[in-house]
Amino acid sequence: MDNGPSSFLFSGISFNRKRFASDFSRFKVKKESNDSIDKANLVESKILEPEGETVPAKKRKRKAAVAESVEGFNVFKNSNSEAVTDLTENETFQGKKEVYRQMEWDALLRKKHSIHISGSNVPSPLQNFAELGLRYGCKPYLLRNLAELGFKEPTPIQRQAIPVLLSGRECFACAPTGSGKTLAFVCPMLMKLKHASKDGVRAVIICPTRELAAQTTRECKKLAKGKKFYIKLMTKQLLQSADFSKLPCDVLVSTPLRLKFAISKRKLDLSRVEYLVLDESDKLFELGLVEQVDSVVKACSNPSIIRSLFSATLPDSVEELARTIMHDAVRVIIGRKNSASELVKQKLVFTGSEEGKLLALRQSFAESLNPPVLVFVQSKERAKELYRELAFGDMRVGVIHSDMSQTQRENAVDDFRAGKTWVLIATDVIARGMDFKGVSCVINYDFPDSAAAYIHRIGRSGRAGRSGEAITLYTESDIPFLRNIANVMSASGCEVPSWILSLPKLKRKKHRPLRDSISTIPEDQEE
Ligand SMILES: Nc1ncnc2c1ncn2[C@@H]1O[C@H](COP(=O)(O)OP(=O)(O)OP(=O)(O)O)[C@@H](O)[C@H]1O
Repeated sequence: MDNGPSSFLFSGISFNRKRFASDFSRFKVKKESNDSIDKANLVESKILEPEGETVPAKKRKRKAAVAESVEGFNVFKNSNSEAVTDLTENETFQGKKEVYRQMEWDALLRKKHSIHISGSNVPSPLQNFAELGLRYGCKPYLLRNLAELGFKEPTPIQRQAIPVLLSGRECFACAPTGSGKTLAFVCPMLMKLKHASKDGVRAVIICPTRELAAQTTRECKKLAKGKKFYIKLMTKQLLQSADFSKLPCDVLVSTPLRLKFAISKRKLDLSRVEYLVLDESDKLFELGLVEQVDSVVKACSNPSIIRSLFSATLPDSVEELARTIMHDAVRVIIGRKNSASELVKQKLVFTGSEEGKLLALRQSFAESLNPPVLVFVQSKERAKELYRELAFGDMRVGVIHSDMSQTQRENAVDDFRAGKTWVLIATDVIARGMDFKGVSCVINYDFPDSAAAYIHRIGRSGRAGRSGEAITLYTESDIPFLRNIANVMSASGCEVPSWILSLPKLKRKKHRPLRDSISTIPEDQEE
């Protein structure tokens, strides 16, 4: 009779060895192959994978359990080791049971947090931040910083992506907006770097916009507080004046264009980079950026580099591309792939014409304005026009678009963060990644040009567990494109009129029509 501690799934069941002798003998494997553990893991990943998202069989052939090299982590330890050869039958059986029990726990934890994984030997998700110390030897400074920042529990993406990256695996991850992806890649990066070094650039984070790069640099510094890491943002000034051959830099955060320029014109050497993150990876893989990203990826030539891709939207085409450059990667999806945050209440409002939009906006601000509010338009020209229409009287309005200087852009973001402006009119330049605390409402003045753009824009609200609201104005010309957005809305639990869902499917995904000017000010009165 087995009196060992039983998992709660099997509680109440005792094991009669005599009766099940033949079954038991199957466990008497002298030389247990990694394969058996691999298979068990695959079964688990399969159960938890969303349908139709399986990994091709050839991708599953993996080297020995990578997790073995991780301090304090022994669930997938290679059983060919001497210790195991010397084990008695009972001990081997107990060991097996232990592995399966751990797998059960992992599966339950993943289910609880809607974590879907693909890949072999995926490390157990974190139960809490304390495990970072117990399982991975995380230094006290980092645990202290997490606590000081008020992070009590890891978010779902942090629970799974952190152990994956710590176990030396590459990772592509898709998790909702505002769900803590930044910490999910910065925390393991700081743990891997261990301490500051003057040995060239050791980690690179690529972000699609300067604003996001600046924000990510700040987040890195907050997490590294108390430790003398060299964390640098690739500013224009650094790009022009730094001696890259002598630059001590543990973590370099940059947009792709600046990095490419530094590599080709300023002899920036990235051959020692151990850790590369492509944040908002689907954006980085879009035409216009992908060539620059490609040259950075090539310059990061260290064969043992760990690369990771993060975004709230991960189209299949990007996954395909990612698979061609990544080795033995683990795929982590939180909730449903490419879905909007469920914390945002979403609404569609028909305004008939362009003029109707301005009336609707003015009226809604006059009735109730609950700052901070973000208003998205489709171009810099329209951002300027709307700003001219709204920036008068008591309304504290700001604007941000790519025609503004770097300082003007920084000021616009800072003023909005500080509450000096209540309404920020913006193009998609700040639609991704920007973390403004407590944005109560996002207004899509102009209909977003794709479902992905919609997900990112409305994701500036409803972050870190807070609720938010998103209102999307639409005119006659937007109706053919409503269905794309309506699908996203209904997938995240919002009500959508059935006529919209039955609109014909459109092949063309991008929608950026020519719109009538917003301006109501006669041209001769404009400055
Ligand atoms: N474990 C945690 N507990 C509480 N808050 C957290 C935790 N981790 C991160 N946050 C906070 O959640 C907010 C959103 O995090 P972050 O900006 O990393 O989201 P994201 O997933 O990258 O979003 P996006 O897809 O829009 O870029 C931040 O204010 C961050 O400080």
